[in-house]
Amino acid sequence: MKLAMIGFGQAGGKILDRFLEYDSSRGTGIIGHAIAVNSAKADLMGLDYVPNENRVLIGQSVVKGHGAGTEPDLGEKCAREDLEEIQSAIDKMVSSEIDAFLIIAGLGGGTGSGGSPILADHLQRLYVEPIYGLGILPSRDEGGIYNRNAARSFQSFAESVDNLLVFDNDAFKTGGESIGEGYAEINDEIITRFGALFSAGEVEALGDNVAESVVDASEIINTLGEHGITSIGYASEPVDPGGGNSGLLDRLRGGSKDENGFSTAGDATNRITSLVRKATLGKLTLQCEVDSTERALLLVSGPPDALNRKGIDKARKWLEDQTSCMEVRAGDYPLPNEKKVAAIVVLAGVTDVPRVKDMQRMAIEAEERSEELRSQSKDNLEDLIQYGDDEE
Ligand SMILES: Nc1nc2c(ncn2[C@@H]2O[C@H](COP(=O)(O)OP(=O)(O)OP(=O)(O)O)[C@@H](O)[C@H]2O)c(=O)[nH]1
Repeated sequence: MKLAMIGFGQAGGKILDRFLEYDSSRGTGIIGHAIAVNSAKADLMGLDYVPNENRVLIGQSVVKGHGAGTEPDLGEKCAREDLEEIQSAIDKMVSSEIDAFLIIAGLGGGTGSGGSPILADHLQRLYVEPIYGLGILPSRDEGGIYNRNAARSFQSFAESVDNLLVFDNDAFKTGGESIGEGYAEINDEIITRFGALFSAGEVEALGDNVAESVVDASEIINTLGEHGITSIGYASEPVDPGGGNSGLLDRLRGGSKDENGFSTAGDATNRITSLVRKATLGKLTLQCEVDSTERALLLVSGPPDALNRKGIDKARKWLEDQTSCMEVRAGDYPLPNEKKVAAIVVLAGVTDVPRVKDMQRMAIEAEERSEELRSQSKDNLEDLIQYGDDEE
């Protein structure tokens, strides 16, 4: 699937940069056009892969290149003021090559959080291609203001895009290291999941290795639909076509190798079904009740001998049961030199998402608390500056 990607704000820009690195190192061809938009000049300068001419500084007259300071209203203002600048950068793309737009943003800050829904609305008016969002939720311990920003942006972003794909930093946070290192690891997780999904739809990269049942861009677009929230599950397992993988686990699975050391069909089927279970029941990009899914897509990638239709059919039936939805698409994506088999499960249109309710509760508490503090500090300030009336 070929995307016009727009990284909005600091997190959006960094993740876009990582997508570009992934795309060029693997030759997947998923990025048709890439633009970074920010109100902070330093963040734009820190990017490595986004071409200089596609870095758009917005809101200079509002925030003078210093960023929106975690204030989404300012992010929104910057975006409105410079929509034409952003559009000029988008105009450089060959729009006939693009299947969809993807706007990437951290929802807890100011620029991406406030600006992304404005840009999505604008693109909806101009283009027939679907406009998707990739929204990054802050972790719980970032505190009230980030969760309040995210709760507001989550609503307006979800309303303005065709589908909001969500990644929750909270579910993937790593302990111990510096924030920068932690984000680098989290960003790898993001790229692994979403990169694998979008590359699957980019069938030209397959060359002669035609998949048994191809998942193309239109399958992804139909799964994502025209409104809703999406969570993604992922699981992978290393395979060694050279024959070094015939350990205990393989034997227990009842699998075996042929004379060339390749997995036999039974082995491949079991591996696929167990990976799909792990992907669905393990850590999702947004933890949700799987049976609240409206549409699902299942994709299995790996070396051709490790993929088979029986495994995918079995896994698809299992996923239909779990999600209780009839619209479950499935396909494979052969990668001849790949050393792992991976299952990606797309749960689109999910509605039972406790993490979102939790974020909204934190947001309401933060708003009430800041209202209380505002009125308290107003009274306290009056007490402090009042002069000469004390004895009256
Ligand atoms: N996954 C991930 N999340 C990040 C990263 N950097 C920041 N975030 C998240 O994004 C939120 C803040 O968004 P930023 O993108 O830094 O903010 P911004 O849009 O640039 O807005 P301002 O800085 O207020 O102008 C934080 O609360 C984090 O949750 C990153 O590299 N990866």
